[in-house]
Amino acid sequence: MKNMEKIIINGGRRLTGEVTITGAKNAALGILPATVLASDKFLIENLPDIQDIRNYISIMKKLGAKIRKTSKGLSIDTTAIADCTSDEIADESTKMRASYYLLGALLGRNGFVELPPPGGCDIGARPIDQHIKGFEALGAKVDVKGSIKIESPNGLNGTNIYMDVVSVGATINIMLAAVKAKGLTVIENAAKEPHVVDIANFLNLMGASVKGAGTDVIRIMGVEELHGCEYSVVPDQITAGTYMIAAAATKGDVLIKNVIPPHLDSITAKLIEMGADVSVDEDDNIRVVGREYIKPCNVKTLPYPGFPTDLQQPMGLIMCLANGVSSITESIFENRFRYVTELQKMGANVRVNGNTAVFTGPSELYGTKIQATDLRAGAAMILAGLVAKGTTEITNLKYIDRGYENIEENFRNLGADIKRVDS
Ligand SMILES: CC(=O)N[C@H]1[C@@H](OP(=O)(O)OP(=O)(O)OC[C@H]2O[C@@H](n3ccc(=O)[nH]c3=O)[C@H](O)[C@@H]2O)O[C@H](CO)[C@@H](O)[C@@H]1O
Ligand SMILES: C=C(OP(=O)(O)O)C(=O)O
Repeated sequence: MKNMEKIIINGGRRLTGEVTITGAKNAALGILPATVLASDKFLIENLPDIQDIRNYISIMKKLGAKIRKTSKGLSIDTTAIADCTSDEIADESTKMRASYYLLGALLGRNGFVELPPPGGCDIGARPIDQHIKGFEALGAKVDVKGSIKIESPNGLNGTNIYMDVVSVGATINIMLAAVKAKGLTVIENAAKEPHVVDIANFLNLMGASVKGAGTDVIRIMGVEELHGCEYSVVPDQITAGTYMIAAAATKGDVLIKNVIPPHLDSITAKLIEMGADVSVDEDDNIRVVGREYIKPCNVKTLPYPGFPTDLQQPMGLIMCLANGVSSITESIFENRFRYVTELQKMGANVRVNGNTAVFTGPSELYGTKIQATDLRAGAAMILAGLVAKGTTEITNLKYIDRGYENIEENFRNLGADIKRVDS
């Protein structure tokens, strides 16, 4: 993507038709580093074609992995993984959060790792103290001075780790480090997101013994060797939820394919509360039919199975259109309301007070120049452009491109007037 690209939307069209969801970004970003735990060959299917994955592939190549696209998926050979300096991969690592999974994975493989601090969207302080606490509990020595350096020359030893906060990243990172540790590791107060389960399933297919993923206690019995496998990444519930909200917000009728409906229960419940029809067909596709009259509702973001923080921004957009007062309480990240300023430029009546945003609707939104302030804010801006009167111009597309494959094409296929131009 070039820096000066922008998305232009002429709003006001009902979305109708079908969209097929790709593999989950946040699962794929754990699966790629997990492959370094073996010296073997893998075939990973259903990877999303997004910037974060392209970045990860670039890091893995610098580490020595042989990677090639095939008609079935991505073929990865980790036989020749070597060390590389933190500087060599700094550019890619600092552009995304999930580079931190190489801490657990390379520690598990080599007993040593040094990486730059992770990047990712600027949505809060995002400390990694729980990751470090986990590595130290397993017996590693951690040194954070600029880069993050972790050593365990005598291997890692399984233990009990109680997480002080429910953290997706720390849960996955500790799983990655613990699969080859000696003995049993128990993670208590673990995150239960579908991508945690997907990565555990992947590790088990590699020969690991991970039990309880999807509950808040995960038990990992260390094994000596792991091996390659073929795997298909779970569908992305955040992308699916984004299209569900888009269908309801444009009062459209959209069939969303390649989803796991129970992963979408929290968003389905809220859209039904707002008056949309949401149904699941015999092939497990979800159909969302939006209604003219949108009812207000209240949402609090929570760890899974609660309402995901990654969908609160698209949810904020539909709340602008609801007839009455709606609210969102963001309980995971302290800086996830920056998109509100952009919605206000379009005419939205929104007030933010601490970690709660109050939307008084219905607001008529008007197209104007807005920017993506982070990844999910970017998705909300596209949805805002789809419902606004007139023309919306969105800049800062690098965020959107981190996580959504073919987003303009998908919306165009659903009837939207949307294009990307190089200004
Ligand atoms: C690459 C990836 O998968 N990113 C997702 C991951 O981010 P990420 O892994 O950063 O999110 P976490 O689940 O770790 O964060 C949850 C909360 O715990 C706090 N915390 C986390 C770790 C730690 O060591 N100490 C600590 O205090 C965070 O500041 C936050 O308040 O989960 C988030 C919550 O579902 C999602 O929004 C992100 O899309
Ligand atoms: C916040 C997100 O990503 P990251 O953790 O990679 O910044 C996200 O996917 O919404």
